[in-house]
Amino acid sequence: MTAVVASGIDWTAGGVRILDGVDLEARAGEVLGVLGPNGAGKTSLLRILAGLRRPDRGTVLLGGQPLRGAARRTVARRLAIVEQSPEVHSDITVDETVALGRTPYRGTFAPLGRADHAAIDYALAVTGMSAYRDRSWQTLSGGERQRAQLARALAQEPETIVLDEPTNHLDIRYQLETLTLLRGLGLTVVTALHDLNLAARFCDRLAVLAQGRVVATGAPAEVLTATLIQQVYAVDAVVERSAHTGAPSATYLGPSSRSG
Ligand SMILES: Nc1ncnc2c1ncn2[C@@H]1O[C@H](COP(=O)(O)OP(=O)(O)OP(=O)(O)O)[C@@H](O)[C@H]1O
Repeated sequence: MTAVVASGIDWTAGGVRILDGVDLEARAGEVLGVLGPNGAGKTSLLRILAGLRRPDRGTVLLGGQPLRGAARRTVARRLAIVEQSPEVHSDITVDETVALGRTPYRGTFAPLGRADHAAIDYALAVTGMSAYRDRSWQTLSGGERQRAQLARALAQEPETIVLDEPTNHLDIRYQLETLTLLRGLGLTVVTALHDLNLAARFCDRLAVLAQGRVVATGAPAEVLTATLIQQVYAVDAVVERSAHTGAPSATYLGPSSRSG
């Protein structure tokens, strides 16, 4: 079964067409990387996939059901999003932040139940955040905030998780741990990534956005080519298959003289 299918998505903001006829498909259980330069429309698309923004045209199906018209709570039990700079009330603790992930399962004033505590403990443990549970959000580093947000999303026990640059602010060890964790969850993962080599290594398939359009989709070895990097990023690169990981790996030579 296909988990998330976006078809013919248009979105305009400030009189500018930001997304233009975008088709995107994430199959159940796969990790789909969404790549593209700054301003290509990745965040806009992810917010539409998560139902946080309505497209002007086009549809999003989640497990075959249209997102439009679905109850927020129903969607939140199936899909969680980790945004780049989420607004968090600065007085709350990590524990309370992660507990927000349980909102779709609870009555408004109901106390946390056994299943809630188990989900929160699990989410804190797998993200390496158990030792931070009593810390105030305000005192966290950028990387710790990123991991706490991932824990909040995992506590939501979704089938699909949508992430906007989840490795932002993370040191290389946590980048590798986070992507390894995402791969191992068995969930459908749609993630924006800037690091092409990490994307090629950890994603089953890649979709590349440029100026609001999908310009390439496929397996990393099909998508990550020197020609694509030149055309989309205006950067000269050499792409080789890594002898160590087997994934395509780009070495950037410099900004291209033929600007894109
Ligand atoms: N509400 C808005 N009003 C006007 N323009 C917007 C709005 N939201 C996004 N944009 C513009 O749409 C374009 C795409 O933005 P978006 O954040 O989706 O790109 P992105 O690919 O995620 O970029 P980045 O890699 O820099 O995070 C940008 O030019 C941005 O300025």
